[in-house]
Formats: sequence, structure tokens, C-alpha cells
Amino acid sequence: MPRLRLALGQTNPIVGDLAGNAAQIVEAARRARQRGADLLAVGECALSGYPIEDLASRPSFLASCADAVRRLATDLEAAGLGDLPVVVGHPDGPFEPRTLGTSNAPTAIAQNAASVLQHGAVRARYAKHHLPNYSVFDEYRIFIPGDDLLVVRLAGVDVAIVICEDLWRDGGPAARVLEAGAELLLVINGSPFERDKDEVRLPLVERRARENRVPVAYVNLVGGQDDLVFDGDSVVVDGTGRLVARAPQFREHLLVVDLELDPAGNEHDDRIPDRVTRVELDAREVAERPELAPDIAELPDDREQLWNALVLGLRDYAGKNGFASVILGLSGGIDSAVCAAIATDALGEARVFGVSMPSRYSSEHSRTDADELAERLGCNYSVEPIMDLVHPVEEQLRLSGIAAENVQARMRAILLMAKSNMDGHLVLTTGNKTELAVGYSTIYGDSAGGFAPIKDVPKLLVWELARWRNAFAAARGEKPPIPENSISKPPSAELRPDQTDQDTLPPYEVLDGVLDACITQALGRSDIVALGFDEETVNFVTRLVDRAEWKRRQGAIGPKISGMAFGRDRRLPITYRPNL
Ligand SMILES: Nc1ncnc2c1ncn2[C@@H]1O[C@H](COP(=O)(O)OP(=O)(O)OC[C@H]2O[C@@H]([n+]3cccc(C(=O)O)c3)[C@H](O)[C@@H]2O)[C@@H](O)[C@H]1O
Ligand SMILES: Nc1ncnc2c1ncn2[C@@H]1O[C@H](COP(=O)(O)OP(=O)(O)OP(=O)(O)O)[C@@H](O)[C@H]1O
Ligand SMILES: NC(=O)CC[C@H](N)C(=O)O
Repeated sequence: MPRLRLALGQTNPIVGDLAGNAAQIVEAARRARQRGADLLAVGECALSGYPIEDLASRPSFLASCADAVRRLATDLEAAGLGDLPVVVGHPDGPFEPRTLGTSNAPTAIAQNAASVLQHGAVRARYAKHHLPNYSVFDEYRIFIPGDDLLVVRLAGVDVAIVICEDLWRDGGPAARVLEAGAELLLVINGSPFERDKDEVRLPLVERRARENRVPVAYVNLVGGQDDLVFDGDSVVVDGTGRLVARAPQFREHLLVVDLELDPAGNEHDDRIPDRVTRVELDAREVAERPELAPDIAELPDDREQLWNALVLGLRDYAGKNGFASVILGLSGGIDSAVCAAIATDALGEARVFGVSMPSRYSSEHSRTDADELAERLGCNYSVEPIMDLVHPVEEQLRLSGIAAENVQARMRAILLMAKSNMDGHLVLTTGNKTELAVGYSTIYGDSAGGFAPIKDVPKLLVWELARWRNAFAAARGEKPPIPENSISKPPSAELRPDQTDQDTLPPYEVLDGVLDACITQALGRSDIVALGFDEETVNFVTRLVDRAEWKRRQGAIGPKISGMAFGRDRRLPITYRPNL
């Protein structure tokens, strides 16, 4: 039985950095060669970065990508790796524009492609058929669907290649190409992290393997790209659907696995309507290869996965956008504490700057808890009182009530942005998903900032993650990073004397329940009430959610960890008068 040694390169590209991304692929090829691999595959658009959004409609960008594909092939050859076939994802074009509907405007001139490189040239190419256009994806807008199937033969083994969404469609190109005859299905992916997505993705891969009785190799990207975090978690399952290799989440990795495959030459079913391109690659003589140790990473538990996603999302946003450090206000409360702990895990304590900015209403514990947090984290820390700065504005404009309260939050934003301007820090805004949902933040105040680490984390989950992070540290004999008092005290914005969040909002247990129904499940008011929530509360909360859409549109991005994050996942009108 032929054996194929397959390498899957879980790389972390930056959109547009064609030279840097190509260098990662050459490095993966070098390591794949050292490990004796016959074939290397990297992720969807691993050469251009992903998603490329409307860059796909720019002929100049596509021309650069085409150059980069050619250059990658010759660089591999020049590095003495030319005989190793490398499957790489990239946008391909420009093609004749595909116009949509009645519009004459060209909307798509590119395809989402996989090229097979060998001996300094492109030996075969496949274009993705199914272009996801739901959730955060807009691929139908920017790509032209492919309609050919591709099978490459290597050392007597037929390998079918498809791209990401192609795998998800029942009866789609993955099934059809296997019907047409192939012994291995190779899928290159750009599949972003969502909580529990691994519980869907791996079973899908296993199902496709069982349905077709062929091994399936699934290689994903890793890394943060704007609001998306690609978790890697590349997997290989055998023809019975058994997991035989798994790369770690949230880290670059080269997964190498030996597959025993049925020899090619089985009947090709010519009744398959699609055009199947078959390309024979050159196989190289392989000397005896030492047996590979199994490489099956353990998946961490749910909270650890979420934490790691938030950490990588922030680290890559800062790193890929050229920020050496971050700054945030430390209020002694739970949200800023969790953001600071994420930042410290992401960048190291020396690159995190916390600022306590007490006002006239700040409690003693807001200072002491912030002091303790900074001490526990070991991050940079300063205290900048704001009362003398707020007072003249209040006096001059004769402000009272919320107008006066919001000046405090806005003054803090001025100080943080000023320090950012002076020292180049990225400003973190600490709002959680619950606050964003109901608009419980001051626009241009605490909502100001360049990145929002916990914007997709509901308040109850913020507490849960804080407790988890402390327990994780304690289990490793480390000092828990978050002060106990920041976790246990009642949350307050401290914009007026003795204020607590529950003066304005329902208890978080109720609020997060209603918001989950309203946002994640997108239920209407009567359906939420039918779940057992009080009607008045439901009306109050959903009205706040509708009214806060304008604030959310102006808000900073942050890592998506749920199946329904604010931003591209959930697009609603701002001007909206629901009939109650
Ligand atoms: N549809 C719309 N399109 C465009 N602009 C719109 C608008 N609706 C209001 N506005 C503008 O927005 C202003 C009101 O918004 P904004 O100034 O933010 O103020 P507002 O939402 O009225 O008040 C802020 C709320 O957030 C709470 N807060 C503040 C700070 C921190 C925290 C915390 O716990 O983290 C909570 C605070 O206690 C208060 O309840 C209006 O004066 C108007 O200028
Ligand atoms: N006294 C303060 N010093 C520094 N920053 C502050 C202070 N008060 C508020 N902030 C900043 O504004 C954000 C909003 O905080 P606020 O206390 O109003 O409500 P919160 O959402 O409960 O946040 P937290 O749980 O961090 O207190 C804080 O996370 C922090 O970044
Ligand atoms: N890039 C894609 O085609 C991604 C779509 C796919 N369903 C996923 O998230 O895994």
C-alpha cells in the first residue's frame, strides 16, 4: 500500500505581506523536507492573508499576488525544495468581471484559488466553488466561483483538493471529486474561531471521511486578522473517520503524518458532470524514513480556548499593526482587570501600561484594587487624578446629571489618547458585550480606543474567565493575576455617588439571558418572553439594544469568539422604529 507523508503548515499570514507570508511557506517547506514529507499544504489564501475583502477587486493587488505565486515557486526551487509539491492558497485573477443583478459595476474579478507548485512552476490550480456569504464572510461579493474539480497524482496516489466552504456543502465538490476517484481529500481552510466550532468542524471532517471512505486532511490558518482569530486546529482523519493527527490551537505548527492509502487506478466514474482536471506530479525517490511519532494535540477546555483566542487576537492586532505596547484605564473593576490580564498574557507585562484616573466619585477600593492588579501583573502603572480637569468643564457649561458624569469618562479618554499620541501605545477600550449591547458606555469616553479585547464577551463570561484565569495561575503555582475584590465586588461605573450597574440595568443573570436570546438567537420580543423572561424587562432591554446600534457602529473592533459577534456577523439598521 503506498504511503504518503503529508505535511500541513499552519501558518500565520498578514494580509498583504506577500513576501513575509511567502517566507513562512518556504520555511514550512524546509521543515517539511527535513521531516521527509512528500507533499506540503498551507491554508486558504495563506500567501495573501485572509480575508482580503475588497482587495480582491483591485487588479494591482491581484497582479502582485500572481507575481508572488510565481516567485514562491521559484524561491522554493532556488532553496532546493522544488521537488516538494506545495499546495498554497491565494487569490487568482483578474478575470472577466462578474456583474451582479442589474448592476453594471464589476463586483468580482478574482477567484479564491489553490495552486500546486513544483519545480519552480504552477503545476495545477483549483478555484473554490462555494463562496460563503453568511456570518462574517462576503465571498460572493468579491470572488467568482470555480466549477472545475482537481485531482493530482503523486507517487501513485490521487489527491483531490478543495477549499474550505467546499467541504461544508453536502453533495458539494468534495463529494463529487471523490466520486470521480481519489484516495485522499485535502482541504485548505481559512476557518475562524468561534466558541464550540471545534465541535462542528472535526465531526464534519470525520463525516466526510466516513461517507467517502477516504482520509481527509484539513489545514487551517492561525492568527488574528482584525476581528477574526484563526485557531489553526488542523486535523487529519483516516478513511474510517478516526483522528490521526491534530495541530495545537492558536500556534503556528507543522503537522506531519504518514497515511497508508489505497493505490490509485480505481475506476474513475466518467458520469460525473463536472470537469475533472487530473495532473500527475513528479514523485521523488524517498530513502528509508524513520517512523513518525504521533502528533495529536489535546484540545484545551472551553475557557482556556476562549482566553487563548482573546490573547492571540490582541497580540496579533497589536503586532501586525505596529504597536509595541498598549495602554488602558484601570478602574479596579473586573472589565479593565480582565483586559489588562489578557494584554499581559499577549504582550508581556513590560508592554502594558495601566493608568488609574480617580475622580471625585472614585471609591477607595477603585484605587487599591487597581494598584493591586498592576502589582500582580507587574505591568507599568501610573495614577492621573481627573477631578481638577473635569471641574472647569462642568463649571463652564453648568453641567449636571449624565452630561456631567460623561465628562469624567471623556476626560479619561483624552488622557489615554494623549499618552497614546506621545508614546505610541494602542489604547484598549474595556467594554464587554453586555455593555455594548445595551449602550452602557460613554461614547467618546470609555468606549474610545483602538481595540476592544472583550467586546464579544458577555459580562457573566467576563467573571467566569477571570475566575478561570486565576485558577489556572494557582494550579501552576503562579500568583493569580486578578485581585479577588475586583471579581467579587458589585460592578459600578462610579460616575456618581454609590452608583451600581443595577441602578440602570437588570441583574446580569437576567440581562445576559435576554441578550443571548435577542442577539445570539436573534429572537423577537414575544419569543424571548415565551422563554420565561418578564415582558417589561424584555421590552426595556431590546429597546436599549436597538437604540445602541449607532454606538456599536462607531466602536473599536475586537476578537470574535461567539457565533454572533457585533460587527460583520450582525448587520442591522441604525435608523429603526420597531413596531411594539
Ligand atoms: N441614534 C443616534 N445617532 C447619533 N447620535 C446619537 C444617537 N442617539 C444618541 N446620540 C448621541 O449620544 C449621546 C448620548 O450618548 P452618551 O454620550 O454615550 O451618553 P448616554 O448613553 O446617555 O450615557 C452613558 C451611559 O453609560 C453609562 N456608563 C458610562 C460610562 C461607563 C459605564 C460602564 O459601566 O462601563 C457606563 C452611564 O452610567 C450612562 O448610563 C446624545 O447626547 C447624542 O449626542
Ligand atoms: N477610576 C478610573 N481609573 C482609570 N480608568 C477608569 C476609571 N474608571 C473607569 N475607567 C475606565 O473606564 C472603563 C469603564 O469603567 P467603569 O468603571 O465605568 O465600568 P465597568 O464597565 O464596570 O468597567 P470595570 O469593570 O473595569 O470597572 C474601565 O474599564 C476603565 O478602563
Ligand atoms: N473560508 C471559508 O470558506 C470559511 C467557511 C466555513 N464554513 C468556516 O468557517 O469554516
